[in-house]
This record gives sequence, structure tokens and C-alpha cells, in this order.
Amino acid sequence: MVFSDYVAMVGLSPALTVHSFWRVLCCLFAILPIYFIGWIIYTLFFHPLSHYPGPKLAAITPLVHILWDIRGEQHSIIKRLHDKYGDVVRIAPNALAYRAASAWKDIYGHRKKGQKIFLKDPALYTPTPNGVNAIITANEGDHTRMRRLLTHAFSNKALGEQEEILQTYADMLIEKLHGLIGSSVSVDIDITRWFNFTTFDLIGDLAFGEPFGCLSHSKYHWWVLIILDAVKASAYLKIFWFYPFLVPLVQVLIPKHLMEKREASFQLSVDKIRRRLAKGTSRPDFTSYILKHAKDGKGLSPSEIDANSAVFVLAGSETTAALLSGCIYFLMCNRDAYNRLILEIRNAFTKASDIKLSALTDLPYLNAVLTETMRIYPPIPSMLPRIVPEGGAMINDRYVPESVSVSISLYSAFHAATHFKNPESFVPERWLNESDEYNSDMKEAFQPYSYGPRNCLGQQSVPSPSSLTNCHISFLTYTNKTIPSLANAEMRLILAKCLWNFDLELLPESLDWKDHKSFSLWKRPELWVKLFRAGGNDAM
Ligand code: HEM
Repeated sequence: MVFSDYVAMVGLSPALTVHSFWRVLCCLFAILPIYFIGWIIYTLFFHPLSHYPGPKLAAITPLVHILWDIRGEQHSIIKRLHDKYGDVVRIAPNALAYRAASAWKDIYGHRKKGQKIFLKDPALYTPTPNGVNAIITANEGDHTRMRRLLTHAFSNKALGEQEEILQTYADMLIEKLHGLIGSSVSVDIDITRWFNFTTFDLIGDLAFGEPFGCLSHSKYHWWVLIILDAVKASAYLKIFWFYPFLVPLVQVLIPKHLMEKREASFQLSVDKIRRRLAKGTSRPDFTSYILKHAKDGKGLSPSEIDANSAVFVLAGSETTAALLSGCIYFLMCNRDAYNRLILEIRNAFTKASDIKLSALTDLPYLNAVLTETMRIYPPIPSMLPRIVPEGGAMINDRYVPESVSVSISLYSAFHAATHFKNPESFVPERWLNESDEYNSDMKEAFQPYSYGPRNCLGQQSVPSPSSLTNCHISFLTYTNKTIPSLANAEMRLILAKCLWNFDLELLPESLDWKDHKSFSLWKRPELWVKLFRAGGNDAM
């Protein structure tokens, strides 16, 4: 409907109304700058966060930090800001980013009775494309129900039953890599793709009862290729949280291919989980645990099962694949660490079939290497924003008013010189008590799996259901040899088998590999290495 039609319809004199329309428009144009100037003065000088340091432009508009996200630079920019301004930085009109160790407990820790919890910031945690919340985005009540149910799939007992599945994919990887070398002395490979193949196939089997077929076909399944684009779409979706009036422009503002990939990746996981549910078998995958409560009313609804399965695949594959790639890169760049690890692994096992999960917990250097990789190259380098509850809260010994979005930046906290000596150096020894050199490291700042009731389910090991309500972790959890977990078990097994079977050398094209972008997860480029059969490289 054009303006004149509208005028005719409401029965106004066209001349008068056109005149009024222009007057209203002119007034609007006059008022807008006044509004914006007023907003800038308020947000910089009178807003409750105006005393927090940070870039002025970011304090005025959330668009600045959305731009950091969209450009994949959030992790490095926040680190630079912390180095410049200190442990807390205002990164948006209503958002603070922390790096202090105490903020873990203040923001993410378990609450005392009567204390309100910090809910996940809905600007980042959007429901899956079916509009349903999975465990990662669920509200408190639904989260407790889902976590209680799903925790059983990650118990020690479950892990024991799942070992066979883990071994199958680790062995398939080794067999494929041997096949690539064939009768040659060595082969040049992009090792990131092989780790991706393995962790996606493995988690596909655990979540859906069928792998993605990446290892068997030696190529990416389309789902794996688009998954990071699907995550990237979420960075764009944030714009609509801050500016809901832009929703009608969704088609214009978000690249169409990103939205399509988000939908397609979700639909594939729905198809796969439906196939798994139809089989109804009792193999020791996640679904069998979910199905145990299907009929007693305590279980997940079909759409919750869809949503959670998609989350499992993403949470459980990209993270471990990133860590393994990072681990190989830092070992290649630090030959002393590499040689020490090779020695530990090869001395521990005389034959490949001896490499069992239980035996791997006894290799301190292996665990120290994985932990140090997690520090220097955390698989989730970004922020995990939460909303300060009603009444406000003390964070890092300072009062923060309610409704403010607060987060730790994992990358920044783990790279802070105030927390770790030589933060940019790869030093697995800092996690072993061999000398006093790294005693001053503030290890409490290091929580790569997050902290408190919403920490990572995949790192959690649950001895008995009675301890479910008190499952917070300390950094000891993943260096402590007595506590395996799915994430640790998988990474130890794959890394140990690779290094027992092969020697590796970094190729020149990947020397600067570590400098890349992140979109909640890393956008890993190819990592080119020369692969030899163990002992087959005379130069080593
Ligand atoms: C190196 C490996 C891993 C790292 C560093 C990691 C890290 C994390 C982090 C930081 C969170 C908190 C996310 C948030 O607050 O938004 C999380 C949550 C989660 N992770 Fe992991 N993760 C890893 C592996 C896994 C694996 C193998 C699985 C298995 C499927 C898994 C499943 C989950 C689930 C289900 C959640 C949501 C838990 C909840 O909200 O209660 N993760 N992970």
C-alpha cells in the first residue's frame, strides 16, 4: 500500500496529511541526533558500567563486539584489551569481559541456597533450528532434568563400555595413515582433516549409532564441512537480539548460505537420530541411555532428543579434533617436548594392542602435553556469557548490577602473563611437579571445560549418581590420572596411537599455523606434516 492509498483509506485531506507527514519526518531527523548524543553521554558517563575501562566505541554500541565475533577476532582482541585495561573490560554498553581466576567461581560456580544463578546470555545461546533448547541452551529447570539424565551416558561405567568404539576409530585412523605411507618412506598430509574424520566418525557412532563414513571414504562428509559455517551463522544471529526491529531484514543481513547450512546440518542430525531411535538396540551409545527413560515421563521429548543429538556431535567432535591438531602443532614446534613424549609412549607399550584407556592414565607427560595444549590452544577460546541475576552480584570483589552480560574470555585468561609464566611458550612441565619454576602459575584460572553446574559433560566423570549434584571440577580433574572422561580418553588414545606408530615433522607451509580465526570454535586451517613410520626418519 502506498502512502496516498493509506491517506485515502483513513479519509484525511491529502494536502494536510502529506504536510504533516513531512513535518513528522523532519522532527524525527532532528530528534535522532539528539537521542544518539544523549545516549552516548549517558552510556559513557552515567551508565552503571561507566566506571569500567574499555574502548569508548564498544561502550556505546554492541555492534563493535558483534563485529569482532563476525570477523573471528574476538579471542585475540579481548586478550589485547585485558592486557591494556586490566582484568575486567567493558566490551559493550551492557557487557563485561573478565579474565581473573576468581570470576570463574563468581559467575559460573554453584550457588549457595537462596542465591540466584547466572543464566546463559540469550544473545549467544539461541535454541537449535527446531526452536527447542538442548542441554547447552536450556533454562535451569530443563537443564537439571537433561543433565541428570544425560550424565549417565558419560559415567565411568559408560566409558568402559564405549572403549571398544573408541578403539575402533583410533585403529581405523592408524590403518588409513599407514596406507597413505604405503611403500614410501614418508607422506605429506594435512593432519587436521584426519583428526576431524576420526572424531566426527567416533561421535557420530556414539550419538547416532552410525559414523559419518569420513574415515572409510577418506573424505569429508558434507555435514562436517559445513558445521563451522553453521556455528558462524549464530554470530550473525546475535545482531537480532540487540536490534529486534531488524528481524525482517534477516535475509539481507545474514549470508543466505550460512542460514541454509545451519538448517541443513540440523536436519541431517534429525534424520540420523530418527534412524538410530528406530533401531532401538542397546549398544552402549548416548541414545541407549536416553531411551532408558523414554517411557517413565522423566525422559527427553522427541524434539529435545533431536536438539541434544546435534549439540553432542558439535560439542564432542570439533573440540577434540582442534585439541589434537593443536597438540601436534605445538609438539612439532617444541622438539624436546615431542621427543620426551615419544619416549614415554613407546617405552610404555611393546605392542599397539596394549594401548588401552586404563594404561594411558599412567602416562604423566602425555597428560601434561594435552593439558598444556588446552591452555595455549583452548578448543573453545571464546567467551561463555551469563546474565547477572536480579539484585546484582559481586564479581572479582566488585558489585555488578543485574542484567549485565558477564563472561570470562578463556583464551585471554589462559594467555595472561598475570596467571602463567611465559604464557606464549608451550611448557608441559608446568603441569608436573618437577621443579619450582612454574609454582607461581595461577592454575585456578585455567578451566577449559568451564566451571560449575554447566561445565562440560564430556569431560565429566561420574563415579556414582549420588554425586551428581556436586560435580564441580578443579584443574586437577584432567591431570589427575584416576579420573578418565570421554574427552580425555578419546584424546589420549588417538594421540598415543599416532605417536606410537608414526614420527612427524612440520612442513614449512604450516609454520604459522596457530594464528587463525575463531567463531566460538577455531577455524582451523590445514596443518601440513610429513609422516614417517615410527623410527623411519633417520634424521630424527
Ligand atoms: C577438548 C574437549 C572439550 C572441551 C575443551 C570442551 C569444552 C566445553 C565447554 C567450555 C563447555 C561449556 C559451554 C558453555 O558454557 O556454553 C562445554 C559444554 C558441553 N560439552 Fe564439552 N568440551 C570438550 C569435549 C566434549 C565432548 C567429547 C563432549 C561429548 C559429547 C562434550 C559435550 C558437552 C556438552 C553436552 C556440554 C553442555 C553441558 C551443559 O550445559 O550441561 N564436550 N564443553
